[in-house]
Amino acid sequence: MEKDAEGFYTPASDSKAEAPAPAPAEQEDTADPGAGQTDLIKSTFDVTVTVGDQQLDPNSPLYSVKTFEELGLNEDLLKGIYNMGFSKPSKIQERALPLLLKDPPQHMIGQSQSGTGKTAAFVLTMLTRIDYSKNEPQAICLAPSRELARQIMSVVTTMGKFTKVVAEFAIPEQLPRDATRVSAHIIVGTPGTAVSLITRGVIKTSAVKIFVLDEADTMVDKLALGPQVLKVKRALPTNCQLVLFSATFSDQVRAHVNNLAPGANKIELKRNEISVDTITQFYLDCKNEDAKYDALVGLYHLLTIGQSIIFCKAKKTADKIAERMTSEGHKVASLHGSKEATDRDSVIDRFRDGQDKVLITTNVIARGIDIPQVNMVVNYDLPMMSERQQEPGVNDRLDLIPDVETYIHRIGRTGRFGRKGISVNFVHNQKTFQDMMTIQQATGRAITKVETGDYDMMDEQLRAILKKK
Ligand SMILES: Nc1ncnc2c1ncn2[C@@H]1O[C@H](COP(=O)(O)OP(=O)(O)OP(=O)(O)O)[C@@H](O)[C@H]1O
Repeated sequence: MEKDAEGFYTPASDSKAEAPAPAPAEQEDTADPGAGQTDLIKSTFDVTVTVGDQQLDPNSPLYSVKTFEELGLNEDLLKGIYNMGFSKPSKIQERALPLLLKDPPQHMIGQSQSGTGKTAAFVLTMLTRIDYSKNEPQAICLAPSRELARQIMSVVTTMGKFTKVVAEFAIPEQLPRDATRVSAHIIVGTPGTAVSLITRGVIKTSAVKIFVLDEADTMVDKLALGPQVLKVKRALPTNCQLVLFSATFSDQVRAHVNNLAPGANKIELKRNEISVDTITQFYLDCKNEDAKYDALVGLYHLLTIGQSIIFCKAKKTADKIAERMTSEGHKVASLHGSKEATDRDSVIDRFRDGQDKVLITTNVIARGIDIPQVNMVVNYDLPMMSERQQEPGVNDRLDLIPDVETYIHRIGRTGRFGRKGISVNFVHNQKTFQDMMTIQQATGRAITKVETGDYDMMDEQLRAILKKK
């Protein structure tokens, strides 16, 4: 990979590929586009939540000393927040909001653990900065997947319920094909569609005051997204406020993010603080790759005690497992980037609503997706990434190494805002075991072995988590 003047990774000049090199034999599913919008439906599940207690614990990422009133938010937004059932800010909200709302506006690079309320911090900033009397785009927020963009839109409209906000999607198949001008205050979308709408003049950028990148590290790091994000940035006024949030910023990516938002205020986590400690991590030692399927089926009763997400490395694997389990009488859904936009929307909405309890997927929803009732995550395949090894005098070589950041995001689909959750990794040989050990070492959290078939411990934990009110 090479980087340009603003620190973005760009494809190496000799590379024709738009995306990182695929894993051998199977193409990985990274995030992105699809379309359609429906209001997200509230889950009917009851889960035990101890958020109140954690918001009083100074060591918790949910702790704050201040109230929302003290953070400089206007009445309409306070009404929106309380209407959502929030009573106190989390740590990231308490720390970030005063910096984000300062005048003159300053860039922000904000890091906080998964499920600790980063979305509210940037959505409240966009809603505060808008001049509602002007019907033109003033805030653009981009995310790596259609599913995440739809979720952010839902937060914008719910939190902005008492304002006059108008928001529009920049995701595939959402706007009518002949649309010529968007007059919404806030645009929420994915990079490819945003670039296309800006290039065609459908989204005018001259009045944009704030540009938010959710999951900012992947937005600048991935070969497919980085150049598009850069194109959007170049179309914005030079004094536009840049707001970059994520739970992870690898050392490698941090320099690029800093270049993108020079002089930004920064809220950073120490390496050992990044993983959420309300997620108990397990692993299953499977005899071989094929035995992973049997292990998953053996876990089915646990997967359906609450709701679960199964992560695979490839779309093909996700489809294959889902088809086989369905044909054997199990009820599972599958979601990945090759499905039609409308299918993707209905799959995630049904899962959000609790109509489907097991979702088999790829990295497409590894980041950002907030479905509080998910209490179990399975890494059917560990997340891997390719790293270019450069040896003098030898052609570049791509090695597959464990993708620690993606692992943190994947397991972070459970354990949201103080809830408890469990994760299970499948390993099936020395290499996959070593890869998992690398992840354990990097995250500093224990991953405990569970004997195949002896799931009492996980069963007990899940039932304790999912006590009906
Ligand atoms: N102050 C608050 N009080 C109560 N609940 C909150 C508060 N702030 C956020 N939440 C809830 O916490 C959950 C997680 O928030 P959010 O999705 O913003 O997390 P995040 O930090 O963006 O996570 P990720 O890194 O996975 O994207 C959401 O269900 C949200 O509604």
